[in-house]
Amino acid sequence: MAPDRSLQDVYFPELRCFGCGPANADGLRLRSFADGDGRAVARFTPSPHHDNGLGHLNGGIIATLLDCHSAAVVTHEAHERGWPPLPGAALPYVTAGLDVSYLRPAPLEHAVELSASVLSATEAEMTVEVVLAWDGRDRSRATALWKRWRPR
Ligand SMILES: CC(C)(COP(=O)(O)OP(=O)(O)OC[C@H]1O[C@@H](n2cnc3c(N)ncnc32)[C@H](O)[C@@H]1OP(=O)(O)O)[C@@H](O)C(=O)NCCC(=O)NCCSC(=O)Cc1ccccc1
Repeated sequence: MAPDRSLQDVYFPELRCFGCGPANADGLRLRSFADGDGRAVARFTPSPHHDNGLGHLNGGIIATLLDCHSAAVVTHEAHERGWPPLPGAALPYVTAGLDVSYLRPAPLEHAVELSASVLSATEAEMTVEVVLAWDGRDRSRATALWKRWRPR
């Protein structure tokens, strides 16, 4: 995989997801990369309008970043294991749960770093640990539950 191609560009270039869809010009357009060691990593530069009203990054934006970065690692894991999207689906899995802890304020003026890894995986569901950090400290952390998406 070419290093300049994000996991989003590889697996769902036409997706219009607000957080990570390459095709949503008004979205956050998160770009995640496989680090070759089973993790996905990303850097995200906040915009001033992502303010939470206290001069820090809004909690909903943080949750979206954690959700969407975990999507990247889940989609990559699914591809590696031979669990592609089912016929008619753009994605192989969908978020079924997201348990977020806001540990410290996250900055608005600096890029933040995301890291995610799959804790457990069956074809039915996966569990992911995902962290948002800045300046060497975890700012937010989440456990995400992903379930197989079956179009109906
Ligand atoms: C305040 C608390 C929740 C609890 O902390 P405590 O029980 O008091 O524990 P403790 O004192 O141990 O501090 C823990 C760590 O936190 C740091 N710190 C604390 N205060 C400050 C400060 N003022 N400035 C800078 N840092 C501060 C503190 O230095 C320490 O870090 P350290 O170990 O030294 O490196 C803290 O965990 C936190 O800020 N989390 C992030 C919350 C967050 O970003 N939420 C989402 C956005 S809100 C939203 O979007 C929703 C909304 C919008 C509009 C309207 C309404 C809602």
